[in-house]
Amino acid sequence: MASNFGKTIEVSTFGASHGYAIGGIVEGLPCGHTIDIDELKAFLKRRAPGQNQLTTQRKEADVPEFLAGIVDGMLSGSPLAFMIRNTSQHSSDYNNLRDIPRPSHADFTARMRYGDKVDMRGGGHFSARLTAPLCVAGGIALQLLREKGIEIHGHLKQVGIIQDAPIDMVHPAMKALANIAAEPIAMVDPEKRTEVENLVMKLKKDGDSTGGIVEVVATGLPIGLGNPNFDGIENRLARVIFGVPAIKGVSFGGGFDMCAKLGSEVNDAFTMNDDKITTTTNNSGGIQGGITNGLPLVMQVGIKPTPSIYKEQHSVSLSQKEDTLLTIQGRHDPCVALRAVPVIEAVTALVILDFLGDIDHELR
Ligand SMILES: Cc1cc2nc3c(=O)[nH]c(=O)nc-3n(C[C@H](O)[C@H](O)[C@H](O)COP(=O)(O)O)c2cc1C
Ligand SMILES: C=C(O[C@@H]1CC(C(=O)O)=C[C@@H](OP(=O)(O)O)[C@H]1O)C(=O)O
Repeated sequence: MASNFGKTIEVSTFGASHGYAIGGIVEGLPCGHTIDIDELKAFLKRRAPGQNQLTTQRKEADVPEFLAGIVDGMLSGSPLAFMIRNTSQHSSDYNNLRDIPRPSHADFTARMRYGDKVDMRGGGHFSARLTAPLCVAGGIALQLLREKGIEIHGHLKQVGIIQDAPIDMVHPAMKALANIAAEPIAMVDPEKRTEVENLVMKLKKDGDSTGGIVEVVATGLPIGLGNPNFDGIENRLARVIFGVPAIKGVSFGGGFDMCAKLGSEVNDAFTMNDDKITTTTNNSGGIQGGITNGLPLVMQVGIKPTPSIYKEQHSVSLSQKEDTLLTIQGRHDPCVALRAVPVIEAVTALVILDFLGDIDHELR
């Protein structure tokens, strides 16, 4: 189960949801940068399970223990290694799933791929628990990028059919996005936050789940970052984003909405702004030909409804080879999109930092 990505910033994650610990190794980080550990902890708290009634009730502190690569809060240049202990596993909740796979989780495919001995308690290595190490690495990347004038913020564009206020893709209100980061429902429109809260509480009561769309914006990117064809900004972002569980789609700028429109409606016209070349619209999401054009990078990530729902579902017994009904236990998110916002920010930061390493010798 290889779990790594990155060329100049190489990230790997390890562990399982109900194992002793999860963690990660990050190679290629620059030497001598001080990391604000309190800020990193606050970032991790945005993703951590059990923070409020709207998420899984499994409570984990998610405080990383740094084993190497950081001395007195400063990156030492050697590989960064860290772990997060698991403290609240209820593994017996998963006993019946050894024989009866949950619809739309990885129970069935993991067994077909790795056999009966695979550890799928809590989703094992496939679990979203593995997004905690991604947030440790990405939280550090976000701080390093900010030193270079690059800001990355996300929001919940949609939960179920409830949509947040649209963002301006040319001049995004980054402060407004930063201000909602600590909200349990990261929407700019407070009325929509209330609607989502009511929806999620109802789903929780009904034992059901829903999906959503996370939208992330990155500003301050230099023009000319990326590559054509198979190694562009979209390519590397998509590869890593699809490593986050429950992601079913990635789009950029005008995305799929653009596909039914005319070129004359959606082409981003060039214009001079003082001595800078810019565009009047940003349907390209800041990327053309796999390369940044200096406009904000805007990306939407489609997230499916949580597969583990408490309603009775149809499945099969793997041992008996017959249809059966399944009722699950465990502590699950009624809508995983709520906790996915910092994860997508983290992954975006890691991929951008990786690209900066192509042109920035300090990062090599
Ligand atoms: C932040 C986050 C939290 C998640 N929480 C749960 C959960 O509580 N229960 C669950 O069944 N799936 C949860 N998932 C999704 C599953 O891990 C995922 O659907 C499963 O591993 C199968 O992978 P796939 O959906 O990418 O095919 C979560 C995903 C994310 C990103
Ligand atoms: C523990 C986390 O989320 C877990 C992600 C998850 C899944 O299937 O992805 C299933 C649940 O696991 P368990 O039933 O073992 O509690 C969530 O709680 C976390 O995000 O840290």
